[in-house]
Amino acid sequence: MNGLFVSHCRHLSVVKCIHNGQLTFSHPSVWAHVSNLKPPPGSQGSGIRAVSPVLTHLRGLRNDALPTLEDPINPVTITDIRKFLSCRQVPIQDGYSCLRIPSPFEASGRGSGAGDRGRFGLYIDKTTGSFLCMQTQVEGSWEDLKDHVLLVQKEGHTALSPQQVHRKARSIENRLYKEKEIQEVQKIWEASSAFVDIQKEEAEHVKTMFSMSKISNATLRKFGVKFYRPTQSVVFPWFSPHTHRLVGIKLVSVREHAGTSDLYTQLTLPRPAWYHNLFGLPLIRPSDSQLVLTGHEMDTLAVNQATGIPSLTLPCGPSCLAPVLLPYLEQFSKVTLWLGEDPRSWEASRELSCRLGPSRCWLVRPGEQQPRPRDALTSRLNLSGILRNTVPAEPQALVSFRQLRQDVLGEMKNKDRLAGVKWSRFSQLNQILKGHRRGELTVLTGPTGSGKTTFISECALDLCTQGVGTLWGSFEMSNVRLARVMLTQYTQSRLEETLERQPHLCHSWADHFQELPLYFMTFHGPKNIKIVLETMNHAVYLYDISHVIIDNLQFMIGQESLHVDKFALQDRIVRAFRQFASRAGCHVTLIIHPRKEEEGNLQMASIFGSAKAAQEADNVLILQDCTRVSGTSRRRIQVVKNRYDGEVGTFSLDFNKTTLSFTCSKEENARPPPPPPRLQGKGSGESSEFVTKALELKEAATWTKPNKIVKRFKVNYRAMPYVDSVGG
Ligand SMILES: Nc1ncnc2c1ncn2[C@@H]1O[C@H](COP(=O)(O)OP(=O)(O)OP(=O)(O)O)[C@@H](O)[C@H]1O
Repeated sequence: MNGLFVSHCRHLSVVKCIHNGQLTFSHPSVWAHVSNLKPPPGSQGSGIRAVSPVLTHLRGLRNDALPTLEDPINPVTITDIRKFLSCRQVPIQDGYSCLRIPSPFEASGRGSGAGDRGRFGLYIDKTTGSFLCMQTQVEGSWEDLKDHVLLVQKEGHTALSPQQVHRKARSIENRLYKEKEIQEVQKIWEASSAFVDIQKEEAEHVKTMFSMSKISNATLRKFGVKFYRPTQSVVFPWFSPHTHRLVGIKLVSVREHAGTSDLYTQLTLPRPAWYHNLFGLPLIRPSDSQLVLTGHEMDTLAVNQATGIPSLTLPCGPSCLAPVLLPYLEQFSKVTLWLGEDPRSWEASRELSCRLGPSRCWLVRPGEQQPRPRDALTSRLNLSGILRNTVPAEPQALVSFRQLRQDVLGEMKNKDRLAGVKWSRFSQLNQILKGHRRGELTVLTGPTGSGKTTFISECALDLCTQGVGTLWGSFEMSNVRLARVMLTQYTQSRLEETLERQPHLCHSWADHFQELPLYFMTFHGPKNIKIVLETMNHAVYLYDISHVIIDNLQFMIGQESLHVDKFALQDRIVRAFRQFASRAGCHVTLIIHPRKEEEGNLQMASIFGSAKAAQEADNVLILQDCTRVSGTSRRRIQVVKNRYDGEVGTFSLDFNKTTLSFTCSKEENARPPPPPPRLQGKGSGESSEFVTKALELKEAATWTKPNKIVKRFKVNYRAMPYVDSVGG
């Protein structure tokens, strides 16, 4: 059954078009623009990755490990899904994040498993339409399911035999790796020791190293947790819920003891984008209706040991849940999110509750007496009492300060973190705006051709290199040209000048650039706001996008027929983007042309349209063109509105035509832009080396008792793929 398997993976950090087709950096049209040379060998035909000989090895590994966007993502709504199924008399059961229908892959839709849940064994994601059949493991997009339902109704059911089902499930698991990585996982697993088989002293020492001295050997055995001596790592297994095979592992190592703080690193096989393990899933029974979801495996062990309540761990930390895992959480009528005590975990629990269904979600609010589960157990706190003291995720219509008090105090305590992500290239922007925050709306205006796109491209790239998932809506400039500008800003050089002499260097740069969480909508010219918003919603849901740039609003609106009131239409669209930013917790940057007027010194009122854009915006920036005054390519950024803390101001920018980059002007003792990222010679070594290689931590998160985060990890990912860092 071809074409039914679509990989839905989070954090696909490649340069891809969301709406249709594929644009990768090896796309011939990119190179055609970057140079007048022929595209590199092997890249003929759209979307085919250009694989130069030197990179074959790297690409060979990464091609397998880096899932591609196999099908265009066309936004589908829950209304479309219900309408299609109802028209074909397909019975539907409503769930929290998914709809359930009898699986057309099961003979007469009869499924194994308890009652209705077995019979309604196919889960359809309400947001994306993608589906997963829990019995046969067949998964795919909404388009695939529609085709299959039509096929079944036309030619009778096409059930899979049990043997086919098992083969399918194994084929999914096998596709996670290259063959040798499966052997690697097995080798590490077999070389690891169960805690019950370790000398008592050594076991106690290991538990002390990982601050889990209160976790019993029985609990560790129940969850299958082992210890891998060669790297002094705790090994958390990933067993397939269908074949019960070991399909992956996560190794957590202690990097260093600094006083009372512990530094941890984690390594997953397969890499994070494919590591879809809800740790603890094999222990879940069909009858379980209550769940505690944690951000770290040790917390799941602590919760289950202390309370007996079923507990699962998110695959890669508190802010990561691949949509393909949502069906496994559908059976729970109550989900308690106890993701950690840092502000990011608290924000993540609120965002995650929106996806899981707020009505069934309860949140453990971080606090002195409510640390993460592992530390609550170590401190002999009452975990059951903490779980009784949760707050509902469902927004209450009415709250008193008593309910707000903790949030207010939390914000005061963590004001630096809440200020947002800092730009590394524009320190003056940090001084005025304090950072880039989710959920805000920024408006940028400036004279035509003054460099708005160029400036925002660099600003957004700066944030993207720090992990901010970014989605571009470039309605005027083509994605290829925009990507070329960004690649120049990223490498701080004109690759077209080296492409002929050093093609492999260019491919290495393109490979590194592709690792960024950067996506492009493929809309150009006027586009209906509804389609744009649906695509943005999909991107936020599927790829954890937290920054959307719309360049530019007038181009998106287009030359509507004359009778439409352009100002009223623009106001409606600005309002829609404002609501999206607030609801999705996503920062939206809108580029709006100024009114046709003397383009000398623009004001807030110069923004085209009514005052609505300036009123709705949290931040308003004006790119002033100083050419006429200074006769140079100098520009000035004027922040005329800053809702976060009210500070406004201005600073000058010098433009470098070669690197297409701005730097704060010299006399403003600007810091030079950071050097381009270091190219790593080896992108992905043998998996066996991963486990022994040390990470170069640029900045380390440290846990101090009682386990407060002091700073966050920054890890040199490029030195070692498959590795993620985690505090604790
Ligand atoms: N400060 C600058 N000095 C000189 N040239 C610049 C400067 N900034 C950008 N440019 C160049 O000017 C051209 C237009 O830049 P850009 O597209 O960013 O302007 P824009 O304001 O977005 O244009 P539009 O109003 O059409 O959207 C580009 O080739 C860019 O490299």
